[in-house]
Amino acid sequence: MMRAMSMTNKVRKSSISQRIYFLLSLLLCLTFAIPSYAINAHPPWLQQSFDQVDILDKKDPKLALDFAQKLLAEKGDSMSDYDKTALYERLARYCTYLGEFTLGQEYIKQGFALKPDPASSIGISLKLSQASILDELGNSEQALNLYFEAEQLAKDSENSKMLADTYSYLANSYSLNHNDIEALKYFHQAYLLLEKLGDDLELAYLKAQMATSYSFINDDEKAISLATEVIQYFLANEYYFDALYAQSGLANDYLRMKDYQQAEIEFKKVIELTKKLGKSDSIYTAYIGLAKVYFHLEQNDKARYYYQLYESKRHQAPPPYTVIHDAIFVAQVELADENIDKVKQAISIAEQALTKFEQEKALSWYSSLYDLKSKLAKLENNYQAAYEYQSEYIRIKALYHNEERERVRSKYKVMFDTDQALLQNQLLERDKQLDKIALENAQNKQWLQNIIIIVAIIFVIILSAFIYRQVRTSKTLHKLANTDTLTELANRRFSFLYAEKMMSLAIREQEDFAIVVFDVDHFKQVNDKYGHAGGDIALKALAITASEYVRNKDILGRIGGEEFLLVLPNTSAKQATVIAERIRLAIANKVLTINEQQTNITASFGVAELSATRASFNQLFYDADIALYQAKEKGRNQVVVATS
Ligand SMILES: Nc1nc2c(ncn2[C@@H]2O[C@H](COP(=O)(O)OP(=O)(O)OP(=O)(O)O)[C@@H](O)[C@H]2O)c(=O)[nH]1
Repeated sequence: MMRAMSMTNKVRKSSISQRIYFLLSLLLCLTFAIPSYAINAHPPWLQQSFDQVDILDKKDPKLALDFAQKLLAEKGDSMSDYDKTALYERLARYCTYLGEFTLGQEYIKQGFALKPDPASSIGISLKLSQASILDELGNSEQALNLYFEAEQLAKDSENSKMLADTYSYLANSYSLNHNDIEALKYFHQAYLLLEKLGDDLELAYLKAQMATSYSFINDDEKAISLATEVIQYFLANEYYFDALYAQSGLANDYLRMKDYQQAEIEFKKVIELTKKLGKSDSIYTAYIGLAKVYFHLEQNDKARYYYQLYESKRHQAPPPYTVIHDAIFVAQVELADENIDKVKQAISIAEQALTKFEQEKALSWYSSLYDLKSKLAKLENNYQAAYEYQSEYIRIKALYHNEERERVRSKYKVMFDTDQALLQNQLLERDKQLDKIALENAQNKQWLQNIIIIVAIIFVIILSAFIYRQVRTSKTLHKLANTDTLTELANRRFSFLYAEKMMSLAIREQEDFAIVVFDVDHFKQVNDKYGHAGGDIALKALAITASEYVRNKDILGRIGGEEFLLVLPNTSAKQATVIAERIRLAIANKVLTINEQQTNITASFGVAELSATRASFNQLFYDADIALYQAKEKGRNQVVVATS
C-alpha cells in the first residue's frame, strides 16, 4: 500500500511481508486488549470460552474465528448485550487479522449497535478495531481521527492499559503510512506505559513492532537486536505464531542489509517454524524472500523455483503494490537471463499497476523501472532509448537520494529523541530511588538517634541511682563513723577531731574558744535501780535536753559512758559557764519517766577556755576534766570553771 511507494529500499522489501507485519501488529495490538475484559465479569461458561478462544488465537486466528462464530451462532441469543459486544469485538479482531475486512466491519457495526460505554475498555477496543480496518483499507485519515478519539477516552477514564494499546495502534498506523519517526514516538510512549504495567508478553509484542519500525528507518542494529530478543522470548514461551512473524521480519532485515547468507539462514528458519505450526498461509513470505536471496546470489534457477512456490501460495488477487513489486522482481530475474519477452511482459504489468500511484510518491519504483527499461534497450541495441531511460533513471534516483538524505537525518533525530526519552525516564527512576534511599537513611539515622538518646537516658538514670546510693551509703557510713548510736550525738572520735579543728582555727583567728565536760551524777544508782535499759533512757533524755542549748557552730558529743563534751567556738569561759549552767538546770529540772516511774537526774560540769597556758586541746580538756572532778568533789550538780 502507501508504504511501498517512497523508497527503493522499501521497494526491495517484500510488499507481502509489509502487509503481514501490519496485520501482525494489529493482532498484537488487539491481543493487548484481552486482559482488560477480565475486569468486567462474564458468566463463567463464557469466560471459559473466551479463554479457550484466546488460546486458539495464539495458535491461529482462523481457528479462533471459527470457534467464535460457532459460539455466536449457538449461544448469541442467550447472551447479555455486554457479553455479546465482547464477542463481536473478538470476531472483528480475528477477521482483521485474516484480512476479512468487510466481515470485520460488519461485526464492529453489530458491536456498536449494542451501545457499549464508549469509555469502557470494550468501547475503546471496538473503536481501535474499526480504525485499524480503515487503515488497512487505505483510509488513514479517518483511522487517525478514531485513534485520537480512543486516546482521549483512555486518558479521561485513566485506563493506562487502553492508552498503551491506543499508542501502539497509532504507532502502527504511522508506521504503515511511512512516518516511522512519529511511529517510534508512539511506540516509546506505549513502551513506557507497558513497562509500568509490567507485563513481559505485552512488552515483547511491542518490541516486535518496534523492531519493524526500526528496520524501516534502517536502524539495523536496533531492529536486529529487538527482533532477536523477542524471537527468543516467543520461542521460549511457545508463542510460535508470533515467533514466526518476528522471524520473518528478521530475515527481511538481513535481506535489506544485503547479508544474503544470513538472510538465507533466517528465511529457512521461517519455513521450519511454519511447518512446526502446521500452517502454510504465510510461508510465501519465506519463499519470496529466498527467491530474492538466490537472485542476488546469482542462482536464478533457485530464485525462479522459490518465486513459483511463492506465486502458488500468495493471495490470488494481490493489491497493486504487490503486483508492482513482483513484476519488477520477475523482470530483474528474466533480464539477468536475457529473456527479453518475459522482461517486457513483466515491465508492462508493473507499469499498468503503477498508473495508480503518482510518480513523486513512488520514486523508487519508477527509478527501478527506468533502470530495467534502460538495460532492456541496451540488450536490444537501442542505445538512444537506453541513454534516455538511463538519464530519467538518474534524475529520479537523484530525487530519491534527496529524500533518502532527509530520511537519514530524521532517523538520527528520532534516535536522539527516543534515547533522550528513555534517558529521562531512567533519570527519573534513579531520582526516585535516590529519594527512597535518602528517606531510608534519614529514617535509620532518626532511629539510631532515638536509640542513642534512650540508651543515654537509661545510662544517666542508672548512674544517678548509683551515685545517689553511693552518697547515701557514704552518708550513712559517715554518720555511723561519727555518731553515737544510743544518743545520736557526735561520738568521742568526732567530738575530739572537731574540737581540735575549731581550737586551731580559734588560735589562728585569735578568737575565744571554750569547752564544757559534764558527767551524770551517781549514774550507777540509776542503772542499779532501773536496769541498764532504764539507764539508757535516762542518757537519751539527757542528750535531747542538752541539745536544746547547742548553737549552730557548737557541737555536743558523748565521749564516755555517761560523760559528755560541749565544744563552744567563739565563746569565752564566762559565756560557756552561762551555757553550762542553763544545761545543768534543764537536766536537773527534767522529770524522767523510767519503767513508769518518775525520777530526776543531775550532772556536774567542768569549764575551760583557750588561754596561753592551754595551747593544746589535751591541756584544755585536761583542765576541764579537773574542773569537772572538782564539781563532783564539791557535791555534784554544779559548774566549776578551770582556773587560768
Ligand atoms: N545504762 C548505761 N550505763 C552506763 C553506760 N556507760 C556506762 N554506764 C554506767 O555508768 C556508771 C558509772 O558509774 P561511776 O563511774 O561509778 O560513776 P557514778 O555512779 O555516776 O558516780 P559519780 O560519777 O561519781 O557521780 C557505771 O555503773 C557504768 O556501768 C551506758 O551506756 N548505759
